[in-house]
Amino acid sequence: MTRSSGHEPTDGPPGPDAKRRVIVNPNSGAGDHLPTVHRLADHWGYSVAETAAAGDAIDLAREAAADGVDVLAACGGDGTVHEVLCGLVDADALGGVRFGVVPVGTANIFADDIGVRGIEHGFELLEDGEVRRIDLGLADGVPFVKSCIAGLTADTSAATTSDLKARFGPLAFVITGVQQAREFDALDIEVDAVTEGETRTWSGEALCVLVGNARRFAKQFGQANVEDGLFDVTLIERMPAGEAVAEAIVQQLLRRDTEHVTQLRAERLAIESRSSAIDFSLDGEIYTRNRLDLRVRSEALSVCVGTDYEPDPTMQAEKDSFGRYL
Ligand SMILES: Nc1ncnc2c1ncn2[C@@H]1O[C@H](COP(=O)(O)OP(=O)(O)OP(=O)(O)O)[C@@H](O)[C@H]1O
Repeated sequence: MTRSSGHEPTDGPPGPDAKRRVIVNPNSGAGDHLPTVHRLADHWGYSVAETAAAGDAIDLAREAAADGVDVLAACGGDGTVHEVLCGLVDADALGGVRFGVVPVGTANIFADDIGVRGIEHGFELLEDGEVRRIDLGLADGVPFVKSCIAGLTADTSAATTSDLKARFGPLAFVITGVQQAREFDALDIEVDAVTEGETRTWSGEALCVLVGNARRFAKQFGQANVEDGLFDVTLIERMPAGEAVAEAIVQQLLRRDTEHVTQLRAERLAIESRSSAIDFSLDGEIYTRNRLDLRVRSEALSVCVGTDYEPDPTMQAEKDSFGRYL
């Protein structure tokens, strides 16, 4: 499936280099980026591997690892980033690859988090950007960089109004979820969280569980510290809709824990359903499980970042763009 573009480079490094590759989803976003991607790949000396269908980027990443590629970019949206990381983890190749993102998707949340602003910028950073080692979440072995969410569906995100997003940031979709929730939507779960070797257990009916690696969902929302070896976990209990909205607002405005919201940081986490299987969103991809075991692989991913990247942007976080959190 790997294809070199076949064009002669103009200036810059000669050749496509066998060790540098871009995996591109031609259909991401507006679907008009392919000519630009080929031109820049030629310019910087990258081979280009195009996907033809969903799931291909996983195989292409495995193939890149087998070919000994040491600089690999995911060119697409967050779905393509997810697939490329799945392939690299499958091939046990994270250690040998410098990873980068060339954002051309509808949602490019991870690219935003690491300070990559567009196609040209993505290629420039692959060349001379700072390389940081960031944490990777693994959920039953499936990687995620941003978040693992149980209990709120992508529909909730779509239904969240821009007014709510502007007023409440990430909690906007929680509020929408609460408003849409029916009694049987609650998750009957047990959560075991390990922090510094100690296990805390929470059990009961939850509206949602939000596990952030690069995402923070409450207090200082936006990006979480992605180099600390810990997940930021927010657990919201099921409660009557009106009260829940009030809680969320209090949480947001006063920045303190409230009765129905539990927040913790954990290096390991198990979420188990005490009834039917649950839909978990791993960076936006849905996995249905009765139980999910999550752990952080600390500083496992070498990634090219922009100058806007902050490992722990607590202050900057409040200026973050809102609402694209599933
Ligand atoms: N050639 C292809 N044709 C159709 N689907 C593809 C192709 N390549 C990848 N995909 C699928 O498209 C999904 C979305 O891709 P991606 O994240 O790159 O773009 P996007 O425009 O941001 O997408 P989204 O609609 O999810 O926001 C991927 O998860 C992948 O499974």
